[in-house]
Amino acid sequence: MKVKLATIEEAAMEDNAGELDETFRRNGCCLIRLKPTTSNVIRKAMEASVALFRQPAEVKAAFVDSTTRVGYRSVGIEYSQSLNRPDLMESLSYSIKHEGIIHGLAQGEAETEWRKSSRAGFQALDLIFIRLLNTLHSSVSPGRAVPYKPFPDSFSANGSFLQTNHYTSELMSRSILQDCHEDANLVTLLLSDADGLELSLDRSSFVGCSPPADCLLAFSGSLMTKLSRGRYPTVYHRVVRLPHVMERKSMMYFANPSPDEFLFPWGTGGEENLAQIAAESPQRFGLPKLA
Ligand SMILES: O=C(O)CCC(=O)C(=O)O
Ligand SMILES: [Fe+2]
Repeated sequence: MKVKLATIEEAAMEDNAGELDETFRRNGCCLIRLKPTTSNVIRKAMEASVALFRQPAEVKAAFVDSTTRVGYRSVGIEYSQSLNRPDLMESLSYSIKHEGIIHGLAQGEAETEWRKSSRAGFQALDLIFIRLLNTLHSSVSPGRAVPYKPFPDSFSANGSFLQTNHYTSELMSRSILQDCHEDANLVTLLLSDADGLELSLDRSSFVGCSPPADCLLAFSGSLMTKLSRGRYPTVYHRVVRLPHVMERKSMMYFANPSPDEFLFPWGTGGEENLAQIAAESPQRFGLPKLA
């Protein structure tokens, strides 16, 4: 089964604040249709990652920083629930915060192109994220000053990551390639070139959701649920193998606040009783429905 999500135009996010708020309250996510110029910048970043994935294993092995996890990562245990169930994909991660390390890792043409294109993609996605965040914030606190600024002053820039995942037929040895999980960050902006992503919007079943070629999927991570005091539910998701998909690429912008800045919950009303909210609407926190 596939899910039909609201599509908001990148060019008109602010004009559609009400619809954006409503779809995020209901599903914690929406599709954003990109302007062709933005789409080109982002696709270029993805292509540069693909060029690097196609490099020989020894080139990729030299492009690893195991402390920060920027650069290349082979099959791993990012979200899997046990050491015996690694996520079945390779990935490349870029962050502005770790640019110095990435420069240190760069070896040849493919790495240099990847670094350049990733920076441009990172900035384009950061701008969309900040506009999305400010627009959602305007629904919670109408009339309040716009709190978040885009890169380079962005509060998000230090902690955010741009990651490309690559699933190939040799690696896809299980039917579930990435186990069901929540993203711990504020918002994830995701695009992909093949089916496989599934969302669990009701926390009991999964629906396929692949953003169309000119769109990205924007969804709440668990930090967003906290920031919005439970208004926007966390989106649980997984990646599955499908018989017609031999290779799949996806790119995610994991938007994080800067680790050294305070993040204040939106709106007013004093302290929330989180235990009570969780008991009344557990799915908002990704908890199973209570009997
Ligand atoms: O590859 C995808 O489409 C999703 C990957 C994902 O959920 C993640 O890396 O957090
Ligand atoms: Fe994820």
